[in-house]
Amino acid sequence: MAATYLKSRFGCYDPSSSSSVSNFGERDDHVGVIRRSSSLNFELQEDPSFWKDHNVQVVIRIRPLSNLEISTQGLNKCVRQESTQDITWTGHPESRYTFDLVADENVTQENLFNVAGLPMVENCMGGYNSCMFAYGQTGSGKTHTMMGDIDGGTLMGDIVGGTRRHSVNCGMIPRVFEHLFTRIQKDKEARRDEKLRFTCKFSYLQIYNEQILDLLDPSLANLQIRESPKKGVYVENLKEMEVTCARDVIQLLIQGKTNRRVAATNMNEASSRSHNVFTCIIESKWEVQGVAHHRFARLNLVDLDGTERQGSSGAEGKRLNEATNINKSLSALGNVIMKLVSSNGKLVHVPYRDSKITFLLQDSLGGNSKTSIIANISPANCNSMETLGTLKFAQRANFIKNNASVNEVASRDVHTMRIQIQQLEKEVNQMGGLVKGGIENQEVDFPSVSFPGSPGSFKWEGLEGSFSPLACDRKKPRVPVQPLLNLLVLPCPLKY
Ligand SMILES: Nc1ncnc2c1ncn2[C@@H]1O[C@H](COP(=O)(O)OP(=O)(O)OP(=O)(O)O)[C@@H](O)[C@H]1O
Repeated sequence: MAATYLKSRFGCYDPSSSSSVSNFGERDDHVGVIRRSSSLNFELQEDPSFWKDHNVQVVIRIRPLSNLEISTQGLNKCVRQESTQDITWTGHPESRYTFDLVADENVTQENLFNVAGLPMVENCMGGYNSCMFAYGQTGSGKTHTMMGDIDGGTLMGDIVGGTRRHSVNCGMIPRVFEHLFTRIQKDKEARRDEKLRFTCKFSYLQIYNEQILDLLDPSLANLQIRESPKKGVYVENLKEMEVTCARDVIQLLIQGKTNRRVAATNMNEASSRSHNVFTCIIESKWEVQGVAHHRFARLNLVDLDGTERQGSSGAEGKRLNEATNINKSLSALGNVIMKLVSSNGKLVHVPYRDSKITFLLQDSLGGNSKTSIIANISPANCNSMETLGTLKFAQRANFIKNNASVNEVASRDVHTMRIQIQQLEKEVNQMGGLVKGGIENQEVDFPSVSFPGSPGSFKWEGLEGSFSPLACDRKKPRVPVQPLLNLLVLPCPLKY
């Protein structure tokens, strides 16, 4: 059954209304649901046009019931899949949700990669910043989805009998890199005349208790996030390793995983509770008719820590502190999403800096990125409330609007200027709305503005300006609109 990818944003509806009857007639009992869903076998199909019209994709992935859950609770489930886009939470009151895709327990890693991972690689190759993050309750399948099995010996990319073989369980991250390097190789061969060349730099970090640790060099702890006009948001001093094939990445993933264990032991922590962020900066350069082109994309792959109710986890002492920090950062993520979807495209202050993970994912949420959110859920009845929480989170995320644009410059001045002018026009239009509203002398929240040096001076997109020191609160990025408007007439460098 093909996914139609309508962003129909129904959200949840009242099951007591006449329209609550599922597409497939009467509601089955739970055992019937299981038989029905496996017999229908909702296979997801890729729709290449999806990313032309959308910048955010929300996918629900239901993991299978575990043997323990089956032996203690039977085959009852708290969700019922209705189609490749619809899912019903079967608690009280029953509620139905619509997403871009719903992947049931029968959906394989390969099938999921084809609909969510592969298009993301294509977006990166096209010069779009891209992000995939896995969200969900502890044990709902985030790591299985993102990393899967990479230790099995049959690393992806191994050649067996003349063809490449994956471990069937290897997840989105290894598959993304295998496809990325295959695509790079193909492009390089097809465009030899243009002297096309690529550079890929890989980094792997962990956010534990609101501290950033470099998993490729664990001696680098408590790294700081910075923001610059040229690089956008980045982690200062984070090790970036050049990678030329999928095997290079796999080796770094294994190295990072080992460092993670060492770090956990050093911190006297058996827990692996942390957010894990894998980033690859992909740059390409080529020449056409004497014009040198430069394209770049940032690919963020994120395995978030699990949402967990403190009451149910039985956490105490240090572990409670850890759980509190995780809950804080995940609720900061929820707040950012809430603010983004309630702002209706207006310029509002979005609290990205309330946690490390939201600061780092600033571009991926509401910014210059094509983003895929995989919300993992458990179908077990004992996880019913956590599953409902994830469905509600995903429903809100479904309304995020990003502004993804191709990161490309051409070295002839006229080309560079054209791209810059397009960017500036967009910003002038935005600011123009404020001027029309007659508020050019008021202050606006402008997160990309920094306040270096003397009072009243500010930097925006690499350009410096000044205004009355009295109008500036250094702690908050608020500046009067007029000086920013004055700066808009000047060209500014591209951010990536
Ligand atoms: N789609 C799936 N198919 C088969 N097994 C799965 C699937 N999803 C999860 N599992 C299994 O369920 C268990 C928990 O999954 P996983 O460790 O990925 O959860 P998690 O959400 O990353 O948990 P945590 O937040 O604690 O890291 C693992 O044994 C995993 O192999």
